[in-house]
Order: sequence, then structure tokens, then C-alpha cells
Amino acid sequence: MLTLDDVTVSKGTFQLRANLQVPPGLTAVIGPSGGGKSTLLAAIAGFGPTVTGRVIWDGDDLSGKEPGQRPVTMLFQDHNLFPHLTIAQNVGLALAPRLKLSVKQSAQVDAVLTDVGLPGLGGRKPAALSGGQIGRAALARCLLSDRPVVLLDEAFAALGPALRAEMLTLVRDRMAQQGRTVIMVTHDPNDARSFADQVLFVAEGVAHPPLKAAAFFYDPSPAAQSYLG
Ligand SMILES: Nc1ncnc2c1ncn2[C@@H]1O[C@H](COP(=O)(O)OP(=O)(O)OP(=O)(O)O)[C@@H](O)[C@H]1O
Repeated sequence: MLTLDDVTVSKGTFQLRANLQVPPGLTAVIGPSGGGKSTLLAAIAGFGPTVTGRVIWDGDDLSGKEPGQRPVTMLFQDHNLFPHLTIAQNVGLALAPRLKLSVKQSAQVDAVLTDVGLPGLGGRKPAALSGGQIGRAALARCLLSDRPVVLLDEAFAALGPALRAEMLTLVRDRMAQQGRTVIMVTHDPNDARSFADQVLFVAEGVAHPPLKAAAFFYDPSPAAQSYLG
């Protein structure tokens, strides 16, 4: 279980507070622009500004740990693929940081590229793919990673509706339903309604404890109601 114990993050005059637990499964983070959603993810990942309080994973205090030492894999809108590596190498990094892949690992890379709709494109460099294809390659790397916490920040915003639903289905079926803790920022409440187990509402510098998606939408708080319109 991921716990944010009295966490405060300060960015200039902006402050985010979070005192909550995130259960395994798919948690959608929604709320008005500027409310602190990306700041929340950065605090979990270990990026950025001052953090007081503790971020705890399964009893292990992550405070002070570098991002790479945390049990976290991330997928951001800019996707962070290495431009000098092929798509297969970028994805393979999840299995072998020095890129010495066994035959079995190479087959796993090929299989996951097929799963995300990129069969046969492993030999290309990122510059030779579209924005949506790059997003799918980055998702493939997260699917292969064994880190238990997955952070997605508007990862599928560049995709059209059909592809987006396909990627969200992959995230749900291949990550959330297999017990990983997936925390996904989205600007589309329908993504949360259709795919999420829980909804974590962030507004005006407060991250509220997640609620079951059905309960959140059935009886939204006044602040959530005014966001949902
Ligand atoms: N370096 C900074 N210094 C001061 N304030 C900052 C800094 N970076 C971000 N902020 C402010 O922090 C607040 C939270 O930003 P954050 O990106 O977490 O919001 P968000 O909910 O993810 O927004 P959006 O939905 O628009 O992406 C915003 O009001 C933003 O203006």
C-alpha cells in the first residue's frame, strides 16, 4: 500500500497537502488545472521541491530516496524515450538496464510491442515514429517493468479516442488488475468513470483520499461537483 503521511510540497507560493493511502488497482487523479495533480505525482516519484511528511511504500519510508531507488515507474506526456536507441532498446531497458537482452527477453520485448500495436517497429528510432506511436512504445516499457507503482501523467493525451481506450484497457488489464498500484492523471473524467477503480480528487492544493469510482461519481463533494460541471 502506498501511504502519503502528512505530506506537504511547496513550489513557490503553491502548496500541496496530502494525507492519504492509495490501494492497488487503477486510481485516476482528476481535478481543476493548477490544483496540484502533477505535483502529487512528482512527490511520489521523488522529483522536485521540498517535501515534508513521509511517502511510504509497504512500510518502507521512501523519503530521501532518489527517483531511481523508488519502486516507481513513470510515463509522462513527453514520454522520455532515448532518441539514440531503437524502440526495442528503449523498451528493453525495463528488463536489462545495460541492454544485454537474453533471447527470452528479446521475445518479451517483441511480444509487448505487438500488444501495444507496434509489431515490427522495434528497429526504428523514436524520431521515425508518430507522437501516438511513441506514447505506445513508452507504455510498452512500463508494461515490462516490474516496479509495483506506476505513475501516468496525461500519458495518452495525444491519442485519438479509440486508441486511447485501447491503451487504458491495457493499463487496466495488464497492470492494475495484476495488483500494481497505478496512479493516472487525466483531464477526462470519462476515463476515470470507465476505467478507474478509485478516484483521487485534487483541488486548490489538497489531494483528497481516493474514493471508489462509483461512489465518487454517484455523490460528488461540492468541489468535485463544480469541477465536473
Ligand atoms: N516552479 C514553480 N514555482 C511556483 N509555482 C509553481 C511552479 N511550478 C508549478 N507551480 C504552480 O503549482 C500549481 C500546481 O501545479 P501542477 O502542475 O501540480 O497542477 P496540475 O493540477 O497538474 O495542473 P494541470 O492540470 O494544468 O496540468 C500551479 O498553480 C502552478 O502554477
